[in-house]
Amino acid sequence: MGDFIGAVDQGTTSTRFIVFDHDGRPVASHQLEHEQVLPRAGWVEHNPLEIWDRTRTVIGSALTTAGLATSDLAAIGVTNQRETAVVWDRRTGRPFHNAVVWQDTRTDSIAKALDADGRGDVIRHKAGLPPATYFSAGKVQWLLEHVDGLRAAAERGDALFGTPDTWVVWNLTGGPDGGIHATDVTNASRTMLMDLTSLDWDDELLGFFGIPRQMLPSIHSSSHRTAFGETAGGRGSSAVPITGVLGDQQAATVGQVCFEPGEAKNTYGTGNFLLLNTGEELVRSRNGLLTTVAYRFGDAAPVYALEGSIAVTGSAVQWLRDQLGIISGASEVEALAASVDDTGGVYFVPAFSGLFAPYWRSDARGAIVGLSRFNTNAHLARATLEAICYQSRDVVDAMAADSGVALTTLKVDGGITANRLCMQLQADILGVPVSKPVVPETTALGAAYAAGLATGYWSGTDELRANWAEAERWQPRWNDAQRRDGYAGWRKAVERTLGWVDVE
Ligand SMILES: Nc1ncnc2c1ncn2[C@@H]1O[C@H](COP(=O)(O)OP(=O)(O)O)[C@@H](O)[C@H]1O
Ligand SMILES: O=P(O)(O)OC[C@H](O)CO
Repeated sequence: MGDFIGAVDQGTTSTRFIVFDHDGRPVASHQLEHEQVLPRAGWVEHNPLEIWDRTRTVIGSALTTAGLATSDLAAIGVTNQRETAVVWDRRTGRPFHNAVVWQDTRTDSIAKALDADGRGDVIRHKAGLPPATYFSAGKVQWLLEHVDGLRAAAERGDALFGTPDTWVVWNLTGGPDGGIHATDVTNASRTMLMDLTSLDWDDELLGFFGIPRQMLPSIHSSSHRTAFGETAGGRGSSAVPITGVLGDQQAATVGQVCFEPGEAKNTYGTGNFLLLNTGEELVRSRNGLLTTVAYRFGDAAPVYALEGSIAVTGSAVQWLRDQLGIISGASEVEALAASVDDTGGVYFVPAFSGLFAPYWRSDARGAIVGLSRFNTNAHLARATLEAICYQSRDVVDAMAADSGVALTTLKVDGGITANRLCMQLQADILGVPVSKPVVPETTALGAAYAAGLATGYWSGTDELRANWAEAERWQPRWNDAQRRDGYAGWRKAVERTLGWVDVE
């Protein structure tokens, strides 16, 4: 058996491959960005062939740079941006269209119609999700309706659908030459097509969107010895079993070892995703959160989570960089924001894709409010960091209301946690300490853990828990009045963004 476990993390902005040792420490990694295709306002696409190319490249370069070979890997895990819909031809491997990304809002009217005729409540009950542009099913319906020849190909069984895990696994296992068409319960739970209790595709839900069942991958546990096959190998590389597959936010939950009910983590990337482990109990939210599968290891019972998904956090920082040009790299936002003591009364609500949890308002659009002539770029930069933290506060409050348990510490990870000012603001705005682990790559680590558990590389969750260690902790510094007044201003700002666009 190889000495290491590899993990592909196919994210919204980039694809990484990280190799971990038995202590859960990274020993090799490589990361490459891919293009964000923005054809119209509200549309976000990725080129699936570019994603597959990046995946192959990062695996090869991470191994080569560290002097490792595929034979050094005991197994590979795959984790991914969730919900994003890829549809391709099983005979050629050619995508029928660019991938329609989770942030894309072109399915506004499809989502809205679901609540007009009662289908929305069935989806809420069976899939645990509110009707929204975010999830895959509406995206597949849109593709079936807009891409010439796709419906006929789907009915013939020639068109395959998958979230990026499925696309990557199919290609890794041989593509048109016998590639395995599979997904796991966590990814399937984000499509609006899987019943959370049967853990199978549901015919009534498929019927709501007119999706032929033969397009869909088979659903398996997140950690499985055989279901996802092995890499095709060839050209000097040996075949490696793929034994872990799970959505990136669920993977981070595993990487942060949130294995007990009541344990939660918040990942700060393109968006923010806070997941609370609710154990084997399926908890339905009354406060705008999602019910989702956290993970399922082998034949054990599935573990569920409540999730607060926030669409725009790190991508608001990218917007300051790419669209406004007030910083030239994401890391510069910290110094700019730190050059002022506060936001000078400014609030920025980055509702670029409407608002996700806990509001679920696709008619919201972004706003900067409270401006006076006094304000500068620095205030806007600081308001952007505060917006990341206020949106997380919205979700933490909803979780406390749903679970009756108030958070005592928030475990964090993801790219933005490199920003110490932002993490301090998060502790201030929540009023609880914020804790970051030694290995910040928790998403890839979680996929590696799922893969390694399946093969016996790790013996069980106790062994994984022992690998977790805190690197840094931020204590709240604001007083209660600051926290209360600051949050009241945020809620007022959010109100201003609602109902901004008409959804037909
Ligand atoms: N120092 C920083 N301060 C604030 N935001 C940052 C910083 N560094 C990276 N980011 C943001 O974090 C995001 C990247 O984080 P990452 O965890 O790699 O995201 P993803 O997995 O969604 O691709 C980008 O949106 C970027 O703008
Ligand atoms: O790729 P990330 O880290 O932005 O995560 C995206 C989420 O999976 C979307 O639900």
